[in-house]
Parts: sequence; structure tokens; C-alpha cells
Amino acid sequence: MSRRGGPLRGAITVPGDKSISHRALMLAALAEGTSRISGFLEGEDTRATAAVLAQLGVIIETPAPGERCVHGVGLHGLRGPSRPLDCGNAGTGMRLLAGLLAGQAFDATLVGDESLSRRPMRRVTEPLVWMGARIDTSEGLPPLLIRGGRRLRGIRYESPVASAQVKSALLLAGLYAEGETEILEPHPTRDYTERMLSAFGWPIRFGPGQASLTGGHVLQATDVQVPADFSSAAFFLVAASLVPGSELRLRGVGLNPRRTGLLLALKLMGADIEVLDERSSGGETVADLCVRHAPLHGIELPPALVPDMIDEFPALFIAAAAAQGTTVIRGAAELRVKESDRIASMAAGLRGLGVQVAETPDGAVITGGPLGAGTVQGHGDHRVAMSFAVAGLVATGSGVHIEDCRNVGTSFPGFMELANGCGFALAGA
Ligand SMILES: O=C(O)C1=C[C@@H](OP(=O)(O)O)[C@@H](O)[C@H](O)C1
Ligand SMILES: C=C(OP(=O)(O)O)C(=O)O
Repeated sequence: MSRRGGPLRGAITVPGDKSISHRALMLAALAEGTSRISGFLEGEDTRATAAVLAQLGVIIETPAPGERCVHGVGLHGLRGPSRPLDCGNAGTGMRLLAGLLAGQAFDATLVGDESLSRRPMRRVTEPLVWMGARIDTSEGLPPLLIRGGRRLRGIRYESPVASAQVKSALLLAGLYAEGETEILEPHPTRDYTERMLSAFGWPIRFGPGQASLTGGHVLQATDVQVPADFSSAAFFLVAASLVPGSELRLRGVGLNPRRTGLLLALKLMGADIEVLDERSSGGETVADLCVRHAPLHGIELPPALVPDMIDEFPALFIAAAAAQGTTVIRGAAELRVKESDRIASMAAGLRGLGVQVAETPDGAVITGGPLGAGTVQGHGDHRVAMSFAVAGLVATGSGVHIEDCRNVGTSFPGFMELANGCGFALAGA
């Protein structure tokens, strides 16, 4: 249940970046030597990836919360698992591991929860098969049975979908392939895999929308400092923009340009967000973000921003609903194949709060106005649930009751405590 609270004030640090945490574990596992990861996201998704790697014989210690010490086994040191490997709710975990496992000597099966079991995997299995992998699926959905002992060869792949998960899966398979693996994207996506491969000493060429590497090198252990996750910061950027009197500082947020589309979108809507103390940490730009309340107005979202804010749409839907005027979102059909169909989930929830939303196949038209009280479905989707927690801050009357919101810990453990600590009024069931 989320109700109107006080203005949002203070300085907070949201948990570590999910994308970087998954990748750090995987590359550290395949490296020679011991890598230390700090700022690691203690979320269910990234812990599932750690558990999968442990099942493959990698020793991963937890010296303290948010820290991991990974004893790398080298590129060919993983051990075949005796049971299916459970990726939980994590699309990133399953798709990247599919690439990593395609080049192993053993068979492995990747499984996931109910939501992950509905998500499309053909986008990775098809190009992996072109590289020589053998993967059995039913209708392109999990589980994925990945056969070992295959000889992979590099391919040049023009991906039809702007997806860092597809790109990363192929790059990980490319570590095991003969010759060059090259991926071209229709729109540049987050380049964490490329940057991290380079930090682990693997030669790689990459630029916006393109990455290539050859097999036959070695990953050398290194330490990884994970910045705070922009996608988790996003809920607070919207919340503090909406609640009068708010002034909130978000510390050490990762500002990879392929992640910060929401910052630009909110600024176009009139938000007051200052980027302070910009610095470099572990090869990524991080900064503090200071957000103050400001009246927001609707916009036509530039479609070019879509891939740079793909996980922030649920939060944007709330900003648009509380803004003055109409917001038009196009070119975001990918939202339909996330943890839930995020266009449908957000539209249905907002309509339940009295907001006018017209769904389109690849977006929505949202007419801003007052938000009423009501019950909404979280659809077991962490970002949908947290977005409606933000909606509760500006809803009238008894606030917003959110059902099916148990897995917020997928990406944001401790959300409720952190949010209540800076002015939210969230209560558990
Ligand atoms: O590579 C990654 O870490 C991610 C890529 C994006 O997915 P797609 O590759 O499907 O766009 C994003 O939605 C997901 O949360 C994390
Ligand atoms: C889509 C997301 O993650 P994943 O694809 O890893 O499940 C997300 O965190 O919003």
C-alpha cells in the first residue's frame, strides 16, 4: 500500500547496478585468478546467477553484503552441472548464460520462473545455432537445453533487435569461437560486456552499435566496482519530481549514456535534476543526482531515446500520468516482452486509478491528470510494482494498493525501507 507521504528529502544510495553485477560474476568466473566485486547487487536476479556459477563449480565468497570474491576457473574450467540451472526471474542471466554455455564441453539446462518461462529466447538461440551451438527449446521458450562439445565459429550478426542481452550472449560465445564474432545493432545498447571484457584483458573492438572480438585469448582476474543502478534511481527521480517540496540527492549513480534516456525525457518534461560531482569509477561515469520538485508537462517522447531508457518506462508512465497534458510513447514494443507486458500492465493499472491511457502496439498515449485511489496489479513485475509505489505518493484518498508485488527484490532489495526513509509512506500487506 502506498499513500501520500511527506516531501522526499535527504541523500540516499540505491543498490548496485544489475547489468554490471551479472556480467562481473560471469567474467570473473571465467578468468584466471581471483576477482573482487564491490557494490554487487544483492538482488534475486544476480544471486541466481551466482548460484548458477556455483553449480558450475565456481567458488564465490561473500566477505560482506555487496561484496563477492570470485575464484575464477579459467575459460575451460567450468564443471558440468548435475541439475538444471535456475535463472529465476532474470532475462539477463538466462540470455547471457546461454552464450557462455554454448561453448562448453558439457550439457546444461537453463530454467526460470513463470515470468521468465514466457520470455522469447529465439533472439539468442538462433544466432548461437548459426555459430555452431546446439540448443533445444520448445517454441523458442525456456527451458533451454544447451548441448556441449560443439565447435563454435565466429559470425557477423546484424541483430534485428536493439538488445544488449543478445549482443552479450554472442560475445560470450565468441570467446570460445574460432575466428571473429561481430555484432551490429540497429541502435546502440549498453556496452558493459564490451567494457568489462576489455578490463579483464580480452582484446575487443567496439563502438556505438558495433562490437567484435576473436576467440583464443585469456581473461585475467580484476576487481570490479559496481556503481548504483540508474534504473533503481529512476523511481526516486520521478517521485521527487512529483511531490511538492522534495529535494533528494541520489549518490554515486552510474551514468552510462546508454542508460540515461529517462534523465533526458524528464528534463524535456520540465524536471529539475542536477548532475553533481561527476567522476569516473571502475571505468564508468558516476555522479550524484539532485532532484527537486518541478511541475511536469507531457511530451512526444523522441523514439531515439527508447533503447536508452528501456527499463525506465514503468516509471515514465507514472510521470506522464501526473504531468499536465499528453505524453506520446512510440517505438517501445520491446516492453511487451519484459517481466510482464509492461505497456499492458502500466496502462491497466493507471486506468484503475482514473487516468486516461490509450494503448498502441508499440507504446501508449497518456493524458495527465489527477490520480485517484485504487487497487492495481503488480503482475509479479518488480518495476511495475515500484512504479505504482511512486503513483501512491500523488494519488488521492486511501492511496494505491499494489497486488502481486513480492518480487521487488529482483532488482531492488530494501526498496521499501529506503523509500520510507526519505518520505514515502509504504506499508506491507
Ligand atoms: O543487458 C542487460 O543487462 C539488459 C538489457 C536490457 O534487455 P534487452 O537486451 O532485452 O533490451 C534490459 O531491459 C535488461 O534489464 C538488462
Ligand atoms: C527487463 C529487466 O531485466 P531482465 O531482462 O534481466 O529480466 C529489468 O530489470 O527491467
